[in-house]
Amino acid sequence: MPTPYTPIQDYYQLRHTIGSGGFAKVKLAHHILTGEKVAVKIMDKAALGPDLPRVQIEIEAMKTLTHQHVCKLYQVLETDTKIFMVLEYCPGGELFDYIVAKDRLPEEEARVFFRQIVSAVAYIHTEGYAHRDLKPENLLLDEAHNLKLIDFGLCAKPKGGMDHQLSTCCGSPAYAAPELIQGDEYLGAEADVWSMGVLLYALMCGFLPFDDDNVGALYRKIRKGQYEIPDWLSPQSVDLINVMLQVNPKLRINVKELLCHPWLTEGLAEPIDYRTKYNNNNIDEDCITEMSIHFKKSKNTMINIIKDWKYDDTTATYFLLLNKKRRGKPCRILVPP
Ligand SMILES: O=C(Nc1ccc2c(c1)CNCC2)c1ccc(F)cc1
Repeated sequence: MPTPYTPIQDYYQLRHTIGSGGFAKVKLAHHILTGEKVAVKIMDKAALGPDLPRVQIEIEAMKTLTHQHVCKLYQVLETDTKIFMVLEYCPGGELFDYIVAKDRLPEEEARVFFRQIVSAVAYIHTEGYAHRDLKPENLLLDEAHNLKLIDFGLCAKPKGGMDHQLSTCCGSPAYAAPELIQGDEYLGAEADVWSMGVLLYALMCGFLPFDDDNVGALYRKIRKGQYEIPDWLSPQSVDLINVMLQVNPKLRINVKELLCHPWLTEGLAEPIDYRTKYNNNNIDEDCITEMSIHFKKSKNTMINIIKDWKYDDTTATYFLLLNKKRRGKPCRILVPP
């Protein structure tokens, strides 16, 4: 049975499957106009069932979030049966597999990664989002060995802002904060800090601080907040893990303090810079020129079309041309106008 026609093939050459999760399949693809590699996350609406709203939440979040350590969304396509999310290509795979392959990471390497993780989380918090499912499976390595945060399907953008209490219990138990599994109301930002503490522990130890095959026993360990401290951990890293894995969220370090913790700023002159390097308000000149020629529009018209941010092929072409330029490749569309 030939693969049924989908509009995705107008813009991308789909290649092999590079990942398949719960209700999504991820395929490598080439963007026809720019030749750039992308990851296309394909979801079947029927299979999604009650989880369909999670995809809409993820799409809206990823449209808002543009940061060097957050996986970029380029385009969204929908047919009556499927949803396609065109995402930044991350060939290094999951941080989870990287840690497993190396058993555990030396402190210096863990610090480089953790700085990227904290800057991504601090950024999404300033944008009013809590991730709520931070774990090494949701951090991918790009071709330059930098981390990209994915999977905003469980994220929350509390109506009343980041100080507004959340209540839905979600995320992976081993990384979930005590107040979250307790069923108490909790603050997304505080729960994300706990998860990052578990993440940092996993990076440097190669195993989890709280683990048990029995979920009830696991919950008891998390609520107790006691964990082993292997002898290879430095005193500074033990202190940082300790202030992040505080059972009482009010005693836990917050993200602002985290950005200037001595273990993280070791060797740096100032706190971690979490601001985005991108500015979607000033559109790149070279990209406008190339696109106005190809699409046969005036530069001004092209700028206004791009600034609609429709997450159609124009948005994808703009971001992918920008990527090419950033990687020192010519900012060119490969197809004749
Ligand atoms: O690019 C992705 N994954 C990817 C790409 C290439 C390769 C892998 C994963 C792992 N095996 C080596 C090659 C990717 C990107 C975004 C996403 F949400 C999910 C997956």
